Amino acid sequence: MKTYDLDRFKGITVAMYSCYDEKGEVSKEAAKKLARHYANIGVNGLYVGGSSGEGMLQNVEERKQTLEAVMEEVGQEMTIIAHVGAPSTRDSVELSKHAEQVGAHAISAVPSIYYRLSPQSVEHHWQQMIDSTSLPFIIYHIPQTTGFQLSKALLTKMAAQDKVIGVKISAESTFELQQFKAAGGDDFLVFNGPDEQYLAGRSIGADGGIGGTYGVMPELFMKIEQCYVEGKAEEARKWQFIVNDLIAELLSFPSLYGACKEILKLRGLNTGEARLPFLPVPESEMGRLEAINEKMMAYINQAQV
Ligand SMILES: CC(=O)N[C@H](C=O)[C@@H](O)[C@H](O)[C@H](O)CO
Ligand SMILES: CC(=O)C(=O)O
Repeated sequence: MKTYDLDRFKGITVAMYSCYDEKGEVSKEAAKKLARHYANIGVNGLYVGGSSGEGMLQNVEERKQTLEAVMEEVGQEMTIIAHVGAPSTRDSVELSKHAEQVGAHAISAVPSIYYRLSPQSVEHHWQQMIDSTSLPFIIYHIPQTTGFQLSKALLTKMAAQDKVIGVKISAESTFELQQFKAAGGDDFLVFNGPDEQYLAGRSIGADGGIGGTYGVMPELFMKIEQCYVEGKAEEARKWQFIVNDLIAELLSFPSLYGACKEILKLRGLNTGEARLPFLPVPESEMGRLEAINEKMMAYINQAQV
């Protein structure tokens, strides 16, 4: 059995978006405001500095500032997972130690990106982070962006360590998710990655989810979760279908994060523009985005979680 409290990681974890000022610099103020917004809604946790958080587009200092802002604002109320993965092991370890210093509840990392790496290199990369703190570690498996195919053998080996408490799986195969859950065992957490498959992932063994579109509609994922837990299959499916139509629309913009951040702006939460190369919403598409936001807000009001 793991010696860490696993229950605190279950449920809905919002992959937080980047927060910048009008000059494109990291804004602690905007990050605090956004984190507070999620705490007020009753979201369980935040995943900071991951894909949606543009961690890979920020330098080490910017990533530290963002995490500090989140910890200062909601560190006592929410479960905070710090994504510390960076291309170099050196930066990743520095970010891991920082995450522990500021009180994050877990660290998490993708494999190193850009270079094609052997499984031994990826294992060593992760192990350096794991050994640098006393925090639990969550593997972030997202092969479509990193190019690294995590094998069941490496997953099983990693999961045998007390500190390795789970894996976030963004690959679209629910079969793989189930196989990883089985390999990790009952006290190993599996987080659903593809938001479009939250219900499917949950049904086949995921303990919760970490998602990039949760940030604009956490209430709807909380609703699916609630229906799932209460055994209301039909209703859960209804809400997943609603969510999926909304996601399909969000994915039709030049960048998903640009669209999501613009939606937050429409609601009075200004987190700045997504950082390039992520494109903002073109002026000509603003009307369409506003219509999506209105539709989303109507569903959020209807969901009433
Ligand atoms: C590939 C990718 O970035 N996946 C994210 C994390 O797992 C998801 O949360 C997606 O952003 C979401 O499912 C929309 O496609
Ligand atoms: C989805 C997720 O985990 C991320 O955006 O980092």
